[in-house]
Amino acid sequence: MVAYGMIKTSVLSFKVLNLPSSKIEGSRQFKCKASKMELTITQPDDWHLHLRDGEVLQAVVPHSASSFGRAIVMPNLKPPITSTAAAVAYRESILKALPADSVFSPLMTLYLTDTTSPHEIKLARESGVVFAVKLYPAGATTNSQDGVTDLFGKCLPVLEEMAEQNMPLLVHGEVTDPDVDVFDREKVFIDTILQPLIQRLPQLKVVMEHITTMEAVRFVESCSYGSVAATVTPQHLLLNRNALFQGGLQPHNYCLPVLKREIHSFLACTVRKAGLVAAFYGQAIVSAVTSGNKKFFLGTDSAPHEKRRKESPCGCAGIYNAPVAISLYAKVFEEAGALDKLEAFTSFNGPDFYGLPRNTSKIKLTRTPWKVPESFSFSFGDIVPMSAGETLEWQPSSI
Ligand SMILES: NC(=O)N[C@@H](CC(=O)O)C(=O)O
Ligand SMILES: [Zn+2]
Ligand SMILES: [Zn+2]
Repeated sequence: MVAYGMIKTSVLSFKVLNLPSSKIEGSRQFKCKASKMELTITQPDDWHLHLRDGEVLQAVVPHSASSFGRAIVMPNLKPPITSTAAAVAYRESILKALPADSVFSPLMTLYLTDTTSPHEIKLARESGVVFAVKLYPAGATTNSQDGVTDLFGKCLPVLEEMAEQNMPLLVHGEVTDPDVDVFDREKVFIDTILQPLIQRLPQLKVVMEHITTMEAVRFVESCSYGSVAATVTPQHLLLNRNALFQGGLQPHNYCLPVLKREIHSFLACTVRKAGLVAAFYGQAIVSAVTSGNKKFFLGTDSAPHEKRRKESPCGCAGIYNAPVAISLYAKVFEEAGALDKLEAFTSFNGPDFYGLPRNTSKIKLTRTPWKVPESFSFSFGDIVPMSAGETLEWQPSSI
């Protein structure tokens, strides 16, 4: 709670959480049955995950595999995964790195470049292991230097083939123009790239990854179901940009797209809880995901970087949240009084959009306060997770 000092309204929820369960049942904040001490939900999937490779892959994959059934694995390695052959090989190394009893299934992606060919999309589809193609505007984020420099000028034939093959385009939705303020880059991307793209290729399935603004929420809501969807991270639901500067520069809260103003994330929830659903606020991220809208689903964007690379004079972007993600999503839904909508967000909306079967296994979430480690130590160095050192309420376990 202290580290989330910017989330003013959570004080109310925490008071209620400390009451005996009989009181919790009747509480106004928790209108759904899940105000109980325990919840059983279908095994969640992570529709946006960075696993890296080599020793980092070995270190981090158990965290994702213990919470998620499947994950869309991002291709921004060094060098990036630009071919189906590379995606197949990367998948093999992920499977090898899994704990012995794990049934976690990595869903691979290709990294779109100016020179990706339509033929590569056919190969990707035929492989049966590639499920999407990722657009990184060149220079927009970590390892995006080989990304696309001119989507409409260089990639139209490949996008047409993707529409033909029903292969979704996943977008890091930010322009890279240095003249555009870093906080406006998502909004400008929607206006100048996404909107024209879906007009030109309405059959193309698009996922706006890690949305951060009410403009993105409005855009996704305005598109037809099945064509455009969005993933949402725990950090963009729980933190606002004050978290970057609270008590000094906070490199572990730095990710891209950068955290935005309160109004884009949590205030919407406050207003909704107070029963004052203003159209303006009602569009923002917490309201969107907790409303039950099927176009929004779980994508952690868990992005491990070594502690020393985050805490450096030029700290890199990315938040490692795999070990805490499920607990944090549960916290968001609980505080919004919408735990009954959690399962659709974590476990139904993603596979439904991708046309994949929902998981059949279940997990249990128990209200068992647990302390998040300050960091995880590996032979190559430490990785600091999101919410390091904090106590979280919900603990997931498999059944
Ligand atoms: N989100 C981030 O800040 N970083 C991601 C890349 C990305 O998803 O944009 C990474 O790979 O580290
Ligand atoms: Zn991104
Ligand atoms: Zn990412």
